[in-house]
Amino acid sequence: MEAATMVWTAAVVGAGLVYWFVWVMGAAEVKGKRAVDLKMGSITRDKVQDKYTQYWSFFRRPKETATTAASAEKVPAFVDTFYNLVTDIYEWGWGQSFHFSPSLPGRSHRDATRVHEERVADLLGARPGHRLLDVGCGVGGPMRAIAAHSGSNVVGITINEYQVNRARAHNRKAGLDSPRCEVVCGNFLSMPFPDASFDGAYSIEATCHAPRLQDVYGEVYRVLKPGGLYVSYEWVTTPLYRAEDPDHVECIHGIERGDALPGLRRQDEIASIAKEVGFEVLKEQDLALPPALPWWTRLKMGRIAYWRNSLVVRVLTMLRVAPKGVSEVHEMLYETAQHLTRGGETGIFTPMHMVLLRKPAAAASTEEAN
Ligand SMILES: C=C(CC[C@@H](C)[C@H]1CC[C@H]2C3=CC[C@H]4[C@H](C)[C@@H](O)CC[C@]4(C)[C@H]3CC[C@]12C)C(C)C
Ligand SMILES: C[S@@+](CC[C@H](N)C(=O)[O-])C[C@H]1O[C@@H](n2cnc3c(N)ncnc32)[C@H](O)[C@@H]1O
Repeated sequence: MEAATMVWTAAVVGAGLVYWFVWVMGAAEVKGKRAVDLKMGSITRDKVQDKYTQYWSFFRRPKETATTAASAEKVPAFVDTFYNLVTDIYEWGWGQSFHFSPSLPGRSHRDATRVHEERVADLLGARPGHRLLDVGCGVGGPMRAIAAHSGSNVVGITINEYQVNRARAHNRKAGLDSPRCEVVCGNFLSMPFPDASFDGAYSIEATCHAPRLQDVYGEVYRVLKPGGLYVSYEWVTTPLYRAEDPDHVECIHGIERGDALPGLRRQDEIASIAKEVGFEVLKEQDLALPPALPWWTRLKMGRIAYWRNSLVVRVLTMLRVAPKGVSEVHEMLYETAQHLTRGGETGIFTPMHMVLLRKPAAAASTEEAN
């Protein structure tokens, strides 16, 4: 073969391989968010690496971030940075719902996710005419599923502006724009809504980001109408967790570090905090316990996918399509996935401790009480 032919053949094969990795294999879970579209939220390209370093030095020692008042105050800002760094990678590799769900035999991940979300609507007894609040709504996967399933209108709040824009775009595309689904940028520790303005509320794997659960539960209590229901899926350690076992401690720290958590709570703390702010506890259940099938298999099954994804991210960074720092973020998520899997397998951690709470029908408004 002539040299020129060889060069051309190599170039065509090389380009084909890049195309295959990036466009075909790169769109991991949900077509629509492609690897080539990986941005880092509202962070400009040149700041990604610095922001990642700042995030890492803040959350490296998670317990300390919750225990000192000064650093607890900074948590929402660092959580915002975290979601700038991970939102596109989550959408690319997981989909539009940023949570786990029990596996369902013979059903897809997408179905299992939807069933877990519709369960929230059913627990709330949501119906047309209801106005629900989604506390920590991400890019709105659960919001759209719940609005479509129940016919109710949903207002979501997230601290991350990039997610607000993504969620609004997805709502429009799904034909579930305002008033069916609305999205507000704000802090769930101090919400921009009047007292008693919602018929029901829910949070899916979001309140774990609050340094004090009392603060977010107190806010949900305030904005709910008397008699209104609130469902939350909480990330907690289970009674199997042993603080004197170094493997358990390392696993839980790994989950906290890689998920922007200011210290996981124990399962038995949730109901008492809910009562402390005035809620009645109607039901409490770890939805991960058998007969539910493991939620963590979805993380485990894709070793080849992880390898492929990290190669795609590295190649895109080399080609300057993705900003510098994305590989580090991806690596952090890979390690987090190992800790989450270990937490699930050992049973020391659950991301779906469900509580169903009610604001008493006779509850006075905050203003009347003062
Ligand atoms: C509730 C929270 C987020 C839960 C999950 C949605 C995410 C937790 C860990 C994430 C992931 C880990 C590995 C990534 C992988 C390396 C990459 O190639 C593709 C995306 C991942 C699978 C990513 C997807 C989302 C998670 C499963 C927390 C933050 C409170
Ligand atoms: C893991 S995501 C879950 C998103 C959504 N519930 C879902 O299941 O797809 C956590 C969400 O909580 C939001 N969040 C965390 N801390 C917040 C705060 N202080 N105020 C508002 N939103 C917050 C994040 O921005 C993110 O949208």
